[in-house]
Amino acid sequence: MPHRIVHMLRARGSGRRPVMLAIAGDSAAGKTTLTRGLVQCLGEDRMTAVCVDDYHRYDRRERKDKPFTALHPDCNHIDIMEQHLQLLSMGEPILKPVYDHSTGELVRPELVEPRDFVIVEGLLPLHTRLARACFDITVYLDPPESLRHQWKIDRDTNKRGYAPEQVRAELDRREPESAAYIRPQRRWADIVVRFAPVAERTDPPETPLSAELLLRPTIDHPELRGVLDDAEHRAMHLKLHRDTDGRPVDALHVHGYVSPEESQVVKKTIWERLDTPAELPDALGRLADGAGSDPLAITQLILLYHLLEANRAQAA
Ligand SMILES: Nc1ncnc2c1ncn2[C@@H]1O[C@H](COP(=O)(O)OP(=O)(O)O)[C@@H](O)[C@H]1O
Ligand SMILES: O=C(COP(=O)(O)O)[C@H](O)[C@H](O)COP(=O)(O)O
Repeated sequence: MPHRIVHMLRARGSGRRPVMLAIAGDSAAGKTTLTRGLVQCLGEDRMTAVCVDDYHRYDRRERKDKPFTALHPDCNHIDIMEQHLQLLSMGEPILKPVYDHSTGELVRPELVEPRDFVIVEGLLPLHTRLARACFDITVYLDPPESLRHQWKIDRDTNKRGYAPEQVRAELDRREPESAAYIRPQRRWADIVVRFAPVAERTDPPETPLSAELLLRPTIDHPELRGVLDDAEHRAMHLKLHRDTDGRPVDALHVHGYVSPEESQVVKKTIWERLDTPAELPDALGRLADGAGSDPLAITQLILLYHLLEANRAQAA
């Protein structure tokens, strides 16, 4: 059982090994946005980010003649991804393939040396049991499909040279493979994150999206007393939800509509609990267009909590 061996080696391994965080989700679900802020907060000398879409087996031109899309496991070197995840999780370097999203070509591989923390983001990082065994913390980004489609159309037309109708046609073509291979990974996440407007509100259009974080009991979550909803704190509250398997699960609601001052109290309180000497970093909550989102910043702070805790637990 290779996944058991990976668990065992990582638990017992002598010396330090990186803390491994997976961020899975469909195209334009917000993986890069979430990852970028985390790397900027901890710094590239402490954190390595890897995108597993670099393991595409075919370039864009070759893919045109295939009966499947980039989402299909057969369209990716999943076995090599698994090997590389095992190496990274043991603190070993890899020579990673590189897929260039601007040209659609596979280009010269690059040397990746894991730092204290490794973020692995992409379409299929949680697809196999062996890959999942390599992670300390797993996240699935789950925006409503209508929002994700809009994000993909905006980004791929502005940054990747596609026409809107091409992106829409590609989304349609990918849908069966999203359902078969991408969305099932939600089940394996310790935290499921959904950025979305709050349904029953009519906030002005520039209001940042709120976030809902499903905090599954597969890892220990931070003690949030003191920053949860009460007369003074409207920025976030905990609710009890039913998970997809019917079990009760905590859902943390982070509100995008509260004032920046109210969110700042929450951000500062969580940041101080992380026990880091530096000031609250500006990089938190930064979107691609430079705008800010406090729910994104708070989500990143919760992930930083998990990363630093896992690192501390290893050192102990
Ligand atoms: N939390 C968020 N709030 C608002 N917009 C977001 C958020 N996350 C992502 N986006 C938008 O979605 C687009 C796609 O996000 P990106 O991080 O590139 O996705 P992925 O890496 O999953 O493909 C971004 O260009 C950005 O405009
Ligand atoms: O779905 C994705 C993943 O990237 P992201 O999550 O950043 O969208 C890309 O569309 C494929 O990797 C290849 O796409 P293309 O053929 O467009 O190069």
